[in-house]
Amino acid sequence: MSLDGSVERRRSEPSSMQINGSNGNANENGGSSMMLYSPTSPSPQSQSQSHQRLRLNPNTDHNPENYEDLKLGFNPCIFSSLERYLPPSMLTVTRHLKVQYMNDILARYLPQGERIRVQRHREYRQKIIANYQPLHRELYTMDPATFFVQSFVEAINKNTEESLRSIISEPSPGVYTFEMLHQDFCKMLLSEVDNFEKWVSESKFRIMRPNTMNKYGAVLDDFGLETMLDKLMDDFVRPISKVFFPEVGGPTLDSHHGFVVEYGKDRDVDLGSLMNVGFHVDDSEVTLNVCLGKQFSGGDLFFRGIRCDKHVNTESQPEESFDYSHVAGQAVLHRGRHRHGARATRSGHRINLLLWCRSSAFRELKKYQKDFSAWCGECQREKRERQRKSVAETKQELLRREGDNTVA
Ligand SMILES: O=C(O)CCC(=O)C(=O)O
Ligand SMILES: [Fe+2]
Repeated sequence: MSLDGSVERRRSEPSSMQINGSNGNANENGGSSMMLYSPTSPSPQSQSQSHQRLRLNPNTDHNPENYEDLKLGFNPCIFSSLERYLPPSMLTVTRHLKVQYMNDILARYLPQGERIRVQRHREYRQKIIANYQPLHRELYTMDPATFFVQSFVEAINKNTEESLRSIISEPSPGVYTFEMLHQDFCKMLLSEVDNFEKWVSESKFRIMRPNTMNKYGAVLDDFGLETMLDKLMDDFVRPISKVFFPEVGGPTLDSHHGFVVEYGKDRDVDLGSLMNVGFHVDDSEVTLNVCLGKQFSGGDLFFRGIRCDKHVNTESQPEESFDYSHVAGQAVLHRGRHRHGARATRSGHRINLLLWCRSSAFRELKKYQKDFSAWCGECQREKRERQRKSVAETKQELLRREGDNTVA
């Protein structure tokens, strides 16, 4: 696989992750008790699925509950809307039971294979969370004052384009960098990841790695950090993406895949040493990549232009080449479709936090679009070429007519 822009492969997560990212999160169904349906021994709820009915017309007098605070397999708004269709006996039960009832109905709309994957992943996460003892509990709840450097918190709190621009640089088009994580937070997260890895090796628990390109690294969402990372996306990444990536769903980011990647001796050396696919696009609309440390040399990120699916393998233009050297605590924010890769970490040990942020609204709209010149470098180049040709043709036509008139 060459790293010069001639060949790229789409970087994807194991299939079980994809559901979790796009269809919501698999480990919550509202409240602390989990609904775990085993395909071989259905739960009472799933056995009764066929009896679950909805009203034909909504009960417009009913005031539905708010489900926004729950992590559900479907958008919370769907639950609020669906509640009006519940049979009268279900309107007075607890919110948790309503969620179970509606979840069962909604799950029927997922293809069977997907349903099983969601369920297995839910069980997988539940097993980890039930057995893994976190080292730093304070990491699991978002605390901006201790997680971030002050300049970052201030800019986000002001929440104006001006305040964001004052802390963010754009060293190359579409690549944004800024000081973000506090050194103490980086250290704490590194030791939490170490602790998790230690537990994995001691307990011999087989974990899923973050994606197809890394043998090392861990999915943070899988061992309890999902709620914190959701907040990170909602309150910090989305406000920035709204300003800098409006055309790729920046304002509507609604799910994430959060993980760490590790490189160095006894680890992967570079991205793709496992599958030889170092140059890639992410399965995200917007990617946040923050270096957590430790001491290392090498490991630069290289960028080669933004591309839509159709143009992902086209050549890059010289002005699209950009190299970035990681600095601990510093964030890089880019479109998932910005082709990139990481060079070998030559010495030491590098660990980065990655948050792949996705927008279901953007993905839905994309299905109906053909022209991505709002963000794809090659679509833009083709459009410019079409415009250039059309201007040249018009000029020729005008000249021809002028010539005709002169003769006459
Ligand atoms: O190693 C890095 O900094 C880049 C990682 C990356 O691109 C990814 O995980 O998607
Ligand atoms: Fe990536």
